[in-house]
Amino acid sequence: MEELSAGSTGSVGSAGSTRIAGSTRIAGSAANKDTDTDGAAGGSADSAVIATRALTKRYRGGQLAVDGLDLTVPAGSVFGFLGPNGSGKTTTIRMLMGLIEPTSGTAQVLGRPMPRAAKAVLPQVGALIEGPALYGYLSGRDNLLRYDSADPTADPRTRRARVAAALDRVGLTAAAGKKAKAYSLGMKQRLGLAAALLQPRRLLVLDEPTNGLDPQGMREIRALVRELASDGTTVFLSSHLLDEIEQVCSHAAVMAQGRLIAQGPVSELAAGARGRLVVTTPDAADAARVLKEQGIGDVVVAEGTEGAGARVTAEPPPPGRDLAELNAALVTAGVRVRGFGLERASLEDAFVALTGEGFDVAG
Ligand SMILES: Nc1ncnc2c1ncn2[C@@H]1O[C@H](COP(=O)(O)OP(=O)(O)OP(=O)(O)O)[C@@H](O)[C@H]1O
Repeated sequence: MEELSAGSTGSVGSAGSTRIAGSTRIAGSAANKDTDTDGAAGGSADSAVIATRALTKRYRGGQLAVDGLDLTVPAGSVFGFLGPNGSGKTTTIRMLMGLIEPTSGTAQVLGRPMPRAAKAVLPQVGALIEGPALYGYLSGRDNLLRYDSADPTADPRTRRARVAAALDRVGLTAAAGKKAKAYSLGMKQRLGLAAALLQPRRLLVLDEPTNGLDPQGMREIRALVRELASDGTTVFLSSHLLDEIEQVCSHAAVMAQGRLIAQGPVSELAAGARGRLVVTTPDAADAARVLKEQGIGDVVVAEGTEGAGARVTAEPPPPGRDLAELNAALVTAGVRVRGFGLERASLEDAFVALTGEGFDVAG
């Protein structure tokens, strides 16, 4: 049989490259985010949908891929799992989904231990890991019918309606009759999401869902994720794209070299980093000189800006230093100041501040 995979990361380890987990109907509403009746995850993680303690994975070759991870994903959040390539995101997701055993530490998903409770937990979780496995010679609709019929708990009498609803949810109704091999990468991702959404889910786990997509495909998947989250489903999404996390997520965890660097609401993570002082002026070189004379650090004339709109950025002045005085010093020196102020820190600033390293923001 011909099998297509939209993923670009390929297969690593024994777990195979692709899982679309979850197949049984669950009682109750996915939007019921305040009560976790599945049992407590312990401590402050009571309402957590995912909670790990000292979770560690060392591969057989000796590679320490995940190192003592304490992760808490609140119910109802869109949780961004952020880190550069090789930082341990996929390994963590594989442990959460019960695909590989941790070396040490524990992982709870929906209040139950993984991988021990995988049978009970996975039906409530929709997962899209490294791209969906699709049959290229089947239409999008037939791919979904096939997935649904593999679910022993799915009522065959309502199958067509369920598939139609899932196709509609991801905007593939018009393309439902097309063969999957003729789908764009973005359409394949959406079909994979539709498969994960055939049943109501309490949690969606998406590993790099926009990887390899063009900007339009990225926008579509991000809009879909927001929409799913607005229904109350908790979404756990890994990404190496900072702007993606800022655009889509309410919460984030930042990984680097297998370790958790920070986690919390995105707004708080970004606020932890100091913003930048920004001066907009046609006299960039003079402005940079004056700022340096005033003792301001890390003065940079922003690349790609010139003429009247040139931007000079710098570290914010130390507390107690009056911004108005600094502005006055620029004006007194003859710099034509068109804009002056502090710019809010981005998640990228936070990452750089936390790790002392730059972040690959390509894409
Ligand atoms: N099956 C394996 N055997 C040995 N080492 C592995 C295996 N899978 C991953 N690794 C290593 O573990 C580390 C973490 O990899 P992982 O795939 O979890 O990172 P990631 O953050 O998901 O990266 P990417 O975005 O590139 O997928 C890397 O150094 C990787 O080379």
